[in-house]
Amino acid sequence: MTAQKLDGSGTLKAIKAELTERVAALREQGVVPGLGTVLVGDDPGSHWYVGAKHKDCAEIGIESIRVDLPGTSTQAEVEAAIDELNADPACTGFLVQQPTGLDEFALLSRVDPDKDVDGLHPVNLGRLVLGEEGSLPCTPLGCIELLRRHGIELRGAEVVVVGRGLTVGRPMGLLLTRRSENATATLCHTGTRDLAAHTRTADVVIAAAGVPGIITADMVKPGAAVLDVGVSRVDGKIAGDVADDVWETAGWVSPNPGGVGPMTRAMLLMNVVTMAERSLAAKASA
Ligand SMILES: Nc1nc(=O)c2c([nH]1)NC[C@@H]1CN(c3ccc(C(=O)N[C@@H](CCC(=O)O)C(=O)O)cc3)C=[N+]21
Repeated sequence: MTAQKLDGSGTLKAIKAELTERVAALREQGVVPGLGTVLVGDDPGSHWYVGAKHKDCAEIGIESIRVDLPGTSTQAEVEAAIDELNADPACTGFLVQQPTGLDEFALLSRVDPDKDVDGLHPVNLGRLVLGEEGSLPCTPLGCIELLRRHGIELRGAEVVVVGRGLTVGRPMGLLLTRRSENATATLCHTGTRDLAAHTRTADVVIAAAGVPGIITADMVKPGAAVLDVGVSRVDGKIAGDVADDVWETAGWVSPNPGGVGPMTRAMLLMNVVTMAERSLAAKASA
C-alpha cells in the first residue's frame, strides 16, 4: 500500500484561481490589495521565498512593494522600513521575512496588527487565544486547509503535533482546538518521554520539528495522515521530517517540497485578500 499525496502545489493553484476573483471584486470596489515584504540580508533561501511570494501576487492581481535591505542593517533601520509600510496606504499588508538576525519580537510588535499578514504579531496571536477575529499564522492554517481540501476529517480527530516552534507547533493546537475544527491536539517536543507512543495513536501527525526523518513508518498508525512541515537542507537538498518509508504505512502524506510550503504561500495570499476585504467592510460600516 502506498499513501495518497496531499498535494500542496495543486491546492495552491486552485486557491490562486479563487483568490483571483476576489481580488478582481475588490478592485471593482476601489480597493487594490498590496503586499509588502521586508527582506534583510542575502540568504539565498529567503530570497527565493520572497521572490515566490511576489510572483504569486502578480499572478492574482495583488500589487507588490518589495523592500530589500543589506545584511548590515541595524534594528533602527529595519524598524524605519516597518514604519513606512505601516503608513503607506498602498500597502494593505506586509511581513518581515525571518530570520533577520535582529530582535524579531521587537520587529513583529512594530507591525500594525491590521497589516500583519503573517498572523504572528503578538496582538494577533492573542486574538487567536481569545477567540477574536484577527489574522492567522500562515503555515498552521495551510496545514488545516490542505487536510480539509483532501477530505480529511478533523472533527474529533486525534492530532499529534511534533515541535513547539513559534511559527508552527506552538500556534497549531490553538487553531485545531477551535470549535470550527474541533480536533484533539497533543503537542510533543524534545521533552516528550515517548514520542512514538503518541504518534502511533494519531489520526493526523503534523511533523514540524525540523529534524530530518524524525517520523518513521513504525511511528505511524496505518492509514493516518502525515504532514511534513520541517525543512532542513541535507547535501543542498530539502529534507523533511518524514522518512520515506512512512509512505508505506500512512494513508496520506504531504510531500516536501510540494506540500506545506506552497500552502504557506496560499494562506499568505488568502490573508492579504481577507484583510483587504475586512478593511472595505470596516469602511462601509463607518
Ligand atoms: N515572516 C516570514 N513569513 C514566512 O511565511 C516565512 C518566513 N518569514 N521565513 C521562512 C519561512 C519558510 N517559508 C516558506 C514558504 C514557502 C515555501 C515553499 O513554497 N517551498 C516550496 C519549494 C521549496 C524549494 O524548492 O526550495 C515547496 O515546499 O514546494 C517554503 C517555506 C515561509 N516562511
